[in-house]
This record gives sequence, structure tokens and C-alpha cells, in this order.
Amino acid sequence: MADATANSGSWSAFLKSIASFNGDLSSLTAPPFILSSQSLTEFSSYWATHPPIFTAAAAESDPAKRAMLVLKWFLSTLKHQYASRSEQFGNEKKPLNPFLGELFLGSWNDEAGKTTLISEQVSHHPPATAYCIRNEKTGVQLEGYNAQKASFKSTIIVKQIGHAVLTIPVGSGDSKELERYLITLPSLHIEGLIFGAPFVELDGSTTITSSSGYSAKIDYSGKGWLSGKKNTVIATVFPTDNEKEVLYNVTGQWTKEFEIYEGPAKKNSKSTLVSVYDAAGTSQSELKLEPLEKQHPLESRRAWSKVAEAIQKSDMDTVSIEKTKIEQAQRLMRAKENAGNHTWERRYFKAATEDETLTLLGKAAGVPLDGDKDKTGGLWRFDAEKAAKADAEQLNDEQVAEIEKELLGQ
Ligand SMILES: CC(C)CCC[C@@H](C)[C@H]1CC[C@H]2[C@@H]3CC=C4C[C@@H](O)CC[C@]4(C)[C@H]3CC[C@]12C
Repeated sequence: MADATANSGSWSAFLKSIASFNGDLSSLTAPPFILSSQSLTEFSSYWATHPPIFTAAAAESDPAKRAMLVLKWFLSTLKHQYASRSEQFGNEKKPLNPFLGELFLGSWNDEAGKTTLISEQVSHHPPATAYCIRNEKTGVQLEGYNAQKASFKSTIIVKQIGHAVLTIPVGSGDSKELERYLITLPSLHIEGLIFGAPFVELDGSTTITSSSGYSAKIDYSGKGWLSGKKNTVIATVFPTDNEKEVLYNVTGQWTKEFEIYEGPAKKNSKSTLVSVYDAAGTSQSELKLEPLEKQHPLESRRAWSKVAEAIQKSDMDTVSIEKTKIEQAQRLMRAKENAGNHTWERRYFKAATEDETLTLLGKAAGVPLDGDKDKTGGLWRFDAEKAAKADAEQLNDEQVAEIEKELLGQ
């Protein structure tokens, strides 16, 4: 707030500019104090800030309970996905717009063993990020991609396009089968805009549809709506073909605490309580990154390091100079590709034409079978072969310099 008052001139100019913007969030020019030095490719890591919760369902033999544990994990990610920046800085910030090919790679090491993260900007127009998160011990894997479509109606409203697929190996020994969960993404809007202290509230509902025959539906609301509390969430788990048969229900706040009960909400009591999740009190596992000098030149923190440093110092001239270098280099690359009729090779992902999970569950989940490819640049899927090649690659100093020059304008 102090920031906002000090910047009230630029803030009201910003408010005026968003009232007439075109829906492309990357085109918004925000005042300095609202700029984040974090790129959107980093946001994929929010899906697994608690690897033990991410993998918990793999150890459960009952499919309905697995669906409940998957729902619990999904809800446990919301606080980090949508509230961590405003908690850290006092308000939501505007992330850096990733360039095509930007990477964010890391891993977690904790009770769940090793869990690896691959995040890649797979499309520039429209901007889309794809990710794959894998736990070695359990084989649990999450892959997905997302783009955003924004509109303005008294505030910024954001629809997420894309989906995620969670795969859990179930069964024992050699007879393990892959259970799939198709996850849709919530819409959101920005609150607190006029006060200069923006933060995210979630809207509407999303689903998790499983190949096991169970599904979950999650409803989001905020202050002055159903419960009157901000960040309210209610959810149910049911057999996909009978939404009325509620096996579990969840109620609470995704930033604070939520309770999971067996059966429908009208029967909730101490004796039906299954577990309480304390979103605020559950510590997260730290994502480990390679030191900058060991990172690939297209890795987010390394590629944006000069911009990030300048943002931290509020040195807007340098921010603009360094950003422009990258943007210019990228424009040149795209022009070259168009002229030469070739496309940028994604390092870890491929654009698929169809997908087993979508064919199986897309209809029930309301996800288009082509994965909304027109709005996300493709139906993006992890490509293990490409990944193995990428991970084996060793760049020498010359190659690094070449990439930095050609792709980042350094
Ligand atoms: C701060 C205001 C004024 C500027 C606008 C910032 C916009 C671009 C920010 C604010 C909140 C952000 C969203 C917050 C969380 C997520 C979940 C993540 O899994 C994908 C990106 C996504 C969906 C972000 C997209 C960009 C976003 C919509």
C-alpha cells in the first residue's frame, strides 16, 4: 500500500490502460513497483511444492480414496499457485513474459525421494507453458500446459486454457496399471486493483476426472459470495456417472484450512471427518536449482538475470534496455524461422495430434479432444526421448555464447 500511494500517478494511468486492453496479458505495461523478476515458466513448480502429498495416492489401494487423495493434493497446491506472491510481497505482481524456448528446471529431494521439474515455454503466440513433474520412487507424473485469456469487467478476469494429466501407477509388482486424472484449471480475477494492492481470487468450478471411474468437482468463491469468506472452496468426490452419490466432501479455505469428510456435506460431523489440511502450516519442500553458471543459457533465472537484478534495484532504464535485447533477438529468430520455413524445436515437449487421456476422459471433463490447440499453440505432451537427448547434451563455452547472442541478444 505504501508503494501504491507513492506511485499513485503511475497506478491510475495503469488502471486506465487496462480498462481498454485487448485480452493479451503480456501486452500490459505495469508500473515498476508491480513488476516481478519471476517469469511465468517458474509457476509450474507450484504443482509440487509438497512432493509427499503429490505422491500420496500411489500408496493407496482403494480407488475412491485415491481420488480423494488426488483432490487433497490438488487443493494443497492452490495456496502456492495463487496466493504465494501476494503473501510474499504484499500484493500480486506482474510476472515476466517468457520467451519461446525458455526453461525452468529443478528438483525436490525429500521424504518422497527425488521429484524433477521440467517447465518450458512451448508457444509464444499465444503464450503457453508446458510442464512435466515426475517422482522417481512412485512413478507419479504430472504433465500439462496452460495459456491465459484475460478480459476486463470492473477488474481483470482471467480464464485459464489448458489442462493437466496426473498419472499414477497402481497395483502391485509387474501388474501395475497407469491410472489417469484429467484436471481442469480455475478461472480467476484480480481483487484490490483500485487500492493498488492486487491479489488473486478464484472463481467458478473445475473438475478432476479419473480413469478409475471416480471424479471430483471443486467450487470456488470469495468474500460476499456463498460463505462470505475469501478463498472459499467446497468440493465433492463421486462416481463419474453419478454426481449425486457423494463419497467425500471438502469444505474450507484454500489459503488457510480445509476439512475432508466422508459422505455428503449434510452428514458432516466429527465422526465423518477424514482429515484436516492446514495450508498455512504445512511447510513446503525447497526446489533446488543449478547455480546460474551451470544452467542452460535458456533457463529462466540465467536468461533473465540482468533484468531481474535491475528490477530488484528499481532501475527501470536498465530493465527496459535488457528486456529489449531479449525481445529483439526473439523477434529476429521468429522472422528467420518464417523466412526459412522452419519452426523452433521444443526441447522437452511435442505437439500431439491426439491423446489417449483426452480421448478417454475429455468428454466427461469438458476438455476438447484437440486440447484447445488453437488457443495454446498445440496439444503439448512430454517427449521422453527428447528429454533424454536434452539432458545428455553438454554445451561448450562457445556454444553457450552463441545461444546467448542469437536468442537473448547478449
Ligand atoms: C498484478 C496485476 C495488476 C497485473 C496482471 C498480472 C497477471 C498477468 C497475473 C496475476 C496472477 C497470475 C496468475 C497466477 C497463477 C497462475 C497459476 C499458474 O499455474 C499458471 C499461471 C497463472 C494463471 C498466473 C497467470 C498470470 C496472472 C494472471
